[in-house]
Amino acid sequence: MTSTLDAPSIAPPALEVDGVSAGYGQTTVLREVSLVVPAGSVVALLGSNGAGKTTVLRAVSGLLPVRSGTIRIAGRDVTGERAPRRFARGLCHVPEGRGVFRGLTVRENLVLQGAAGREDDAVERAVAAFPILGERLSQQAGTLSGGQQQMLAMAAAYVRSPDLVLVDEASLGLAPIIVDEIFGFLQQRAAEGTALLIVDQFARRALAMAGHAYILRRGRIVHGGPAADLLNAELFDSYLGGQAG
Ligand SMILES: Nc1ncnc2c1ncn2[C@@H]1O[C@H](COP(=O)(O)OP(=O)(O)OP(=O)(O)O)[C@@H](O)[C@H]1O
Repeated sequence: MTSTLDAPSIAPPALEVDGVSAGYGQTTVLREVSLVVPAGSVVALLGSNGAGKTTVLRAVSGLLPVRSGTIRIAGRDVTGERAPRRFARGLCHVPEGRGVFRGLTVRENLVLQGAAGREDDAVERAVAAFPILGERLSQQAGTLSGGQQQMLAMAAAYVRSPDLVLVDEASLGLAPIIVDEIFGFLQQRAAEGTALLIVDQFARRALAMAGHAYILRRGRIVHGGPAADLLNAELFDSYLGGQAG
């Protein structure tokens, strides 16, 4: 006989955004946005400039309070929780513009994210992923090249082995070869089971990695479906016409 303890557990989605509205001051930017990131999966959130993609990520991580709707992380309602509490639950947000502490060294940036007593692990893991960082450990993060700063931001994000990572425009302003390296890193982490919600200007590249994709237009989700469907030329042009990559 099988007891409930023996039954296989079905993991709740890594993230559920349910009917969320949010904005800045008098302006409403997001209107009834709903999306799901299943545990261990990669989801792309795409749309034109100003559609509200960054605002969705800020609402999810608790940097912007929502006006209505619900946000659940791993099945738990976190809508009323502040950002540090959500980060403690396994969420990580790599913001547009790198998000490194520019005045600290590379080593200090990594150690800051690591668990107490395991600082060397953080540095070792980062250097294994991006060997160039090993040559720059004593350098101030603000003096790294844009690509190296993005590598540091990515490596620092993964130090605590998060369950869900929000990645905002990781490839912005970077040379294609660096973008390949950053996306290769994300792909490996995804293969290990970290859920990802990716916002990126290179729509095709994000779609190639994602299982599912949502299109945001003027603060509303206007399409959600398998990423592979959106790679189909007709759908791509109708929703993302004019977007790079
Ligand atoms: N701090 C802010 N105060 C007021 N309005 C803001 C603020 N941040 C963003 N907005 C406005 O909210 C809307 C959505 O911006 P958001 O940055 O979320 O879009 P996006 O889809 O990420 O665009 P992009 O691809 O250009 O970064 C825009 O009209 C923007 O001007």
